[in-house]
Amino acid sequence: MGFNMRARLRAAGIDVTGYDRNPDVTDVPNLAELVKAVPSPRLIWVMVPSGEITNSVITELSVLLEPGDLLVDGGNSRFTEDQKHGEMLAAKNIGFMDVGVSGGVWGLENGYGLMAGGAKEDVDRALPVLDALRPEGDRADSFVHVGGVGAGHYAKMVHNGIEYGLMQAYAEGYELLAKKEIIEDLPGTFRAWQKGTVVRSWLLDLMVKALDEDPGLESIDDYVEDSGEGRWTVEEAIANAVPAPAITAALFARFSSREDNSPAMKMVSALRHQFGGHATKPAGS
Ligand SMILES: NC(=O)c1ccc[n+]([C@@H]2O[C@H](COP(=O)([O-])OP(=O)(O)OC[C@H]3O[C@@H](n4cnc5c(N)ncnc54)[C@H](O)[C@@H]3O)[C@@H](O)[C@H]2O)c1
Ligand SMILES: O=C(O)[C@H](O)[C@@H](O)[C@H](O)[C@H](O)COP(=O)(O)O
Repeated sequence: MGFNMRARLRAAGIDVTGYDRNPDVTDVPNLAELVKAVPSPRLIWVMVPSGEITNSVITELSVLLEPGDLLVDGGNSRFTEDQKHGEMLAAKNIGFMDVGVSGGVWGLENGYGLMAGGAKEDVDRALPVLDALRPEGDRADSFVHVGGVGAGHYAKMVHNGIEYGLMQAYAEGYELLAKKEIIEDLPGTFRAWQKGTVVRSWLLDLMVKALDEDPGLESIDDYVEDSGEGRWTVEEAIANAVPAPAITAALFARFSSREDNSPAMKMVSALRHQFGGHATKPAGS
């Protein structure tokens, strides 16, 4: 993401120096050299894996940066991390913004959807960078200043929760079509939903693309990872008593995808046998 964002910013005429621990893609050998290479007041955009890595990069930068600099966390950090980072930097008169970024590998060409949290003066200062990253057109169609520190990542978390639910619904529709003999043209069905239907969307377009590339999805295992946003969305749903059955089911479906031999389902089968004498399927058959 950071690599592509650097390219998009440079294409817009913005001077960017990038640091990555991977020597093949970095402009400078370490964070100290990055800070030396950028004239103050600096805008530093952090785009690394969330959690411990983001935390250690921001902590190291808090020592290296100077008063008047501005740090943006554009990764998928949990919103609860932002307050801590904002306060640590504010103690040194360094500004902090959290910006949820959406668009994946397509953002380089298409631009990124952006949702910012932080003070208005910091957002105003970052606007040239935000404008270069987002798609062309009306700012309000691809950028929002959601609120104070943490609001950008909260909005991105909910965006990703929705992403889980949408993907799961499309995927279940795919299986329903794939299992039915009367459906003679499955890819054609999705293709024909791309224009005019109620369920047309970019995710649907990507589903058509995935089936073009691999009609039976033969090359892909049925194992799905998650990197936190779905879990945090469900935790927020519980904390605020918001019913979120679709997003929760989508998250749990990913957990199920990782089990070859589910202990819970073995137990359901064992209990049916215990109380009803129902047949169980022998292991390995
Ligand atoms: N991939 C996406 O579609 C997407 C979209 C929006 C947001 N995000 C978020 O953006 C962030 C980056 O995502 P990504 O997909 O580019 O991840 P990635 O793992 O592909 O790339 C992360 C980069 O950070 C570098 N890195 C790791 N530790 C480092 C350190 N300590 N110092 C310097 N560089 C370090 C790695 O070498 C790598 O080049 C994550 O927080 C992710 O959740 C990803
Ligand atoms: O809006 C986006 O561009 C995506 O949501 C992006 O942020 C990324 O692909 C997710 O981090 C995947 O999240 P999971 O690993 O939880 O599916």
